Amino acid sequence: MLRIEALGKTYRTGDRALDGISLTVAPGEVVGLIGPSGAGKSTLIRCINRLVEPSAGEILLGGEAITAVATRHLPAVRRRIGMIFQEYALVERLTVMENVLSGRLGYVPFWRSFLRRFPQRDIDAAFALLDRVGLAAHVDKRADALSGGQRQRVGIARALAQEPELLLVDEPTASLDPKTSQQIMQLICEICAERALPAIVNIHDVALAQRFVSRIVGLHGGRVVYDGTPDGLSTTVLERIYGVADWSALAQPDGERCDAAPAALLATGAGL
Ligand SMILES: Nc1ncnc2c1ncn2[C@@H]1O[C@H](COP(=O)(O)OP(=O)(O)OP(=O)(O)O)[C@@H](O)[C@H]1O
Repeated sequence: MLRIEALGKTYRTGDRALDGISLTVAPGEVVGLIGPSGAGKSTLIRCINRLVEPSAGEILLGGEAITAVATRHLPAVRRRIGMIFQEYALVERLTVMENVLSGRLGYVPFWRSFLRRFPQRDIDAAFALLDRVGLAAHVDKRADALSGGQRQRVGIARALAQEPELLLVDEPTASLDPKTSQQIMQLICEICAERALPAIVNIHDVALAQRFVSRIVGLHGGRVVYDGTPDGLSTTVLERIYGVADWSALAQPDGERCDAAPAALLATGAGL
């Protein structure tokens, strides 16, 4: 369980990126985080893993205030948080299996990782994870020989190898084609349900988020302006999140206003 209470972040430049964010994400729940550029989505994700220090508020993971953890204990906190990235962040010259095992690096003594000697239990678990994400036949391939979708599957397996209590997912499909994007979103949602993992997915594609996640949080100007089901994303709500002009442009790339509710169109999968 993740609980965020009155989280605020003002950068040294004076930019107020987050302003009183309160959210609870239950086990197995996948939250799609949407909002225009500059709304504070990345800052929120970065505050949760303490890559950015919040200016106010509290973040609790499994009941522990991770905002209060001393810097020297941050590696232990980050081990509890699995990250999945837009550009996968794999080590290209290593195999699929080695990339997944790198998710265990925080757990094995340095000499073991240096010699690449992981306990058999970790290797067995990595095989099981690769099987789950559909890569059982590719364990010995180098990462640079994989397609984008396969790379993201490795990224998912590596995050799970950490045995995290929370998944933070940053634009997981931004580099993928529409069909692969759907498969990856489906996989993330299924895995979170199976493992009762809470997750926050920072996602630009509103239609994709609507289609796969059960809850959407919309940010605007560092505040939560929508927190509800995908069905509740009416045109009015989307205009509140993105601003009237920006949402019209997003819904109608040629800039013309559409009278039909764009969200309803998008919910049908049109445009995917
Ligand atoms: N390191 C930083 N220093 C100063 N201001 C920052 C920094 N990072 C972000 N900001 C500001 O904080 C606000 C929120 O930015 P953030 O990157 O969190 O938004 P975002 O919703 O993730 O945007 P995008 O979708 O474009 O990535 C913006 O006004 C941005 O300019």
